[in-house]
Amino acid sequence: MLEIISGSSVKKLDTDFITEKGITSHRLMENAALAFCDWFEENYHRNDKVGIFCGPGNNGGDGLAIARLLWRKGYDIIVFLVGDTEKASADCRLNRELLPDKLPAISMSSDDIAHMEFDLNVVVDAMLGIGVNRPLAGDFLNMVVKLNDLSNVRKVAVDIPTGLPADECLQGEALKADVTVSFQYPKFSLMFPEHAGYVGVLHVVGIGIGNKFMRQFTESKYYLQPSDISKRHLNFSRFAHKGDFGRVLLVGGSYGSIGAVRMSAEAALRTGSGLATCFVPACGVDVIQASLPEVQVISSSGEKRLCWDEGDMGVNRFDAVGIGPGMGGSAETVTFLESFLNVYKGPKVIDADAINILSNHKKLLNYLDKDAILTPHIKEFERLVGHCENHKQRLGKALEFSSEHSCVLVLKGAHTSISFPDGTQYFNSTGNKHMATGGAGDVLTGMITSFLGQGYGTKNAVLCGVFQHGLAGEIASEDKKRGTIATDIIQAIPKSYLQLNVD
Ligand SMILES: NC(=O)C1=CN([C@@H]2O[C@H](COP(=O)(O)OP(=O)(O)OC[C@H]3O[C@@H](n4cnc5c(N)ncnc54)[C@H](O)[C@@H]3O)[C@@H](O)[C@H]2O)[C@@H](O)CC1
Ligand SMILES: Nc1ncnc2c1ncn2[C@@H]1O[C@H](COP(=O)(O)OP(=O)(O)O)[C@@H](O)[C@H]1O
Ligand SMILES: [K+]
Repeated sequence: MLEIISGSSVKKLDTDFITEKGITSHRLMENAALAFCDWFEENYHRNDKVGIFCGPGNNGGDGLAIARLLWRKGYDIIVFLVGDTEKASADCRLNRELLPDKLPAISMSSDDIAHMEFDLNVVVDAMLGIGVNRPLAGDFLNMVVKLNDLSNVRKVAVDIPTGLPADECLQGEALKADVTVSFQYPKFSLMFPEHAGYVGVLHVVGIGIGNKFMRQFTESKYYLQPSDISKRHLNFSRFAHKGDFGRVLLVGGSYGSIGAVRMSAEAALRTGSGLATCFVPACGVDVIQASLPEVQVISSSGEKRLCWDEGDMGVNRFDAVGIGPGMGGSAETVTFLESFLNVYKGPKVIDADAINILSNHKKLLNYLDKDAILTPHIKEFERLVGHCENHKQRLGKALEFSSEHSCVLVLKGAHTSISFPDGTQYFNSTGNKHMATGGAGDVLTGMITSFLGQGYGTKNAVLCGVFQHGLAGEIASEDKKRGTIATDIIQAIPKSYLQLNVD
């Protein structure tokens, strides 16, 4: 787990770290530059023409150190100095002095910025980092606009693209990087979908500040890593029987949308559930039985929509429930959901149409508790909490919602966030754009429900479910790219266990 801390805390973190370790700030900058160069060497050839654009702060200092290190390794480097070098930070100055004499370094005047033609394959952006405190203007703005206009040039941002604030939404312009190599932890604003076009692909490289040290600065925001997930998985004995792996119930479907709940059930089975049962309208029974023989089916008395019959329908015999996929929002279904939530007392995942029903019938929110996990995508979330101006506001409201209703709130998308009532918020690091396909969310519902049924606590179930769902998406899309569909993600779940070394 990587701590995500705010930009304003970094200065203190740096000072405390170098004091505790008895090292210089220059050494820490060198660590950052070395980490960047290791990544760079794996991704770029020595015959690439690399332009390193350096500002006057410590981000620029990183850039100058990177230039020196790559030059020594035989890369074709040219340095462009942007901004007022008179105001350079001490470590930036030092790294400027350490530049080899033969390494070309050009101070860019406003005139140069306007007229210079760049002949480069790779731009390394080290103009401004997390110290940015106002919208870009003047030379920085002009340079960023010019670099953004370059085509056929890969742009790699050091720590964060120039102009992007570490914790806020962008105002004005920023460098549009193809790749961002962020030091130690991803900056909070790199999680916002509004910034996708600036961040590009995100890589995080360690610079030697250990987790234990980082924890002193915790702001209860975390970026999930594979090692956090492997240790949250339960081990099952070789005598385990299907009951140990849990009985789960997937509730949903309506005429024309039976596939949704069927996919949740298949995902639950592929995640390891001992027994999976679907609770669907009568029209869905044959469909599911014919296509998924491992699943049992309970038929609702409603032909096309779920309807609640008398009694408790035996739902409390299940270890966990996933409810909502494809269920629609008819009046009978609203009554059904209310009756279900009233009767069923175990852990549950509430998704899709069930969330929309909660949005339209706020009194049902009273059924939420610590065992409830809501999994809205952005639109479903805004139906629930109202319009949000930007993702930062959404993340704030997700925490508020979770705390107010004592439930877990999973806000889906790239870097899915998971908010807990105690104010902690986790960000996912797996998954990719090829998962933006109908039914991918139903798969997630099945996976989290499965972990709940296998006896995982709510927190472990949701963290393992979200992370492993993204991993399965990555595996599925490796050779299918944008041809990936939701059932491919289900097929890839077993391989996600292999990657995590969980049996
Ligand atoms: N622990 C860490 O995270 C480490 C951070 N390092 C680097 O240090 C960077 C932060 O360095 P700094 O705090 O010096 O910040 P920057 O390098 O971002 O530069 C800040 C300077 O730019 C000025 N400035 C801010 N906004 C501006 C704007 N819109 N136009 C023009 N000038 C502007 C500020 O007044 C200040 O002088 C990080 O992004 C990272 O690259 C590394 O060197 C080592 C360790
Ligand atoms: N660009 C993306 N990067 C990472 N994950 C994504 C991306 N787009 C979608 N996903 C994931 O795919 C799933 C889509 O869910 P959802 O929108 O509910 O789809 P559906 O309603 O069709 O099932 C979510 O888990 C989401 O996090
Ligand atoms: K930068």
